[in-house]
Amino acid sequence: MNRPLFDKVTLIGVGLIGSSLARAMHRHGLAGEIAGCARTEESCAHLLELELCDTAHSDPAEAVQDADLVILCVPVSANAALAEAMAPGLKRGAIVSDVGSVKQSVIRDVDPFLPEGVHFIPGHPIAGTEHSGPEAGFAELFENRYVILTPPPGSDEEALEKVAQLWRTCGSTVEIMEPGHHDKVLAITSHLPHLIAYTIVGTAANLEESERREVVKYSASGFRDFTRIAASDPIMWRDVFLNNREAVLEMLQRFNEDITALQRAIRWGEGEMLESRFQQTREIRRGVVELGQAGTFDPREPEKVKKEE
Ligand SMILES: NC(=O)c1ccc[n+]([C@@H]2O[C@H](COP(=O)([O-])OP(=O)(O)OC[C@H]3O[C@@H](n4cnc5c(N)ncnc54)[C@H](O)[C@@H]3O)[C@@H](O)[C@H]2O)c1
Ligand SMILES: O=C(O)C(=O)C[C@]1(C(=O)O)C=C[C@@H](O)C=C1
Repeated sequence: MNRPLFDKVTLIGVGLIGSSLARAMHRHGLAGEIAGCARTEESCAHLLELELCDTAHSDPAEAVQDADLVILCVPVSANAALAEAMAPGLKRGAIVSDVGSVKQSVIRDVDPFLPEGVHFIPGHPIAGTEHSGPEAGFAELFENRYVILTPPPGSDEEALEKVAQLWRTCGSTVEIMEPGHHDKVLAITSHLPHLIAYTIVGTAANLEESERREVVKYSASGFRDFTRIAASDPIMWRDVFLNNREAVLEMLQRFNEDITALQRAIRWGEGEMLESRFQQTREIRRGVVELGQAGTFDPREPEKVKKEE
């Protein structure tokens, strides 16, 4: 049997993404040993019960002892305090990475605490669900998905390649991106859609009682897709918006201008304008589905991509 890519990997935070990584690393034999870090003794015991980790620790510095790779898998506002707490336990040559949905803030928050000789390779798997916690993860989550790595200039090539190799073995396609660019792209493709979903479901919830009952009753249509997204973890998403403020506000400004244009077209009965906009977006959807293999395939709904093609 081949030697694992890493002798010891520590996951700081073992929720949806951390537990999916633990399951994928087990499946592909990527780590000789997996340590988990959770906030309470009770959560540590739960991780061991679920057989996600070999050891579980509530002290971050203890959790990272002897680790070759440490991956922060917590809501992004928690990164700074955890980086500070784990720093004394990191060994020279260790690689620190993360899975956070925002990349500039993690560099701002984590890098200053890392000791000399520790390599930092931030990352973001573009894969997730509306569920959270260690039970919600599954080994196939990263298959046929992109993972964006945002290594700082001058990063250690070997460390970068090892992190990329980890994700490729989990079934992902790895892309390298500048962190500011990542945050802008994700602001429009992920963060704004979540904000819109939270808003529309909230607006529906504020309707008169009788209308609200009908929203629930007839939500087998488009609205249902919004409710899935709007069920996403409140803490994770609070942190995304607080940490990618500028890019989200910029995209929101553009969105507001575009929705105002559509509002005008509806008011003035400008059918051609509406039709041409909807035609354009339909073509974009078809392009997304064609690009499919790394992005729209959902292992839980294997038929979906085929049906849409
Ligand atoms: N959910 C998604 O769709 C998705 C996709 C890609 C990336 N991400 C990113 O992954 C990260 C984790 O998200 P998730 O979906 O796994 O969330 P999650 O809520 O399922 O898991 C986060 C885990 O971190 C733990 N945690 C929080 N603070 C901690 C602390 N101080 N010490 C130790 N553990 C702590 C929580 O108890 C929880 O178990 C976030 O940064 C998020 O932006 C999420
Ligand atoms: O499919 C979902 O539930 C997701 O929202 C996943 C999703 C996304 O927006 O695509 C959410 C946040 C991430 O940082 C990456 C992926």
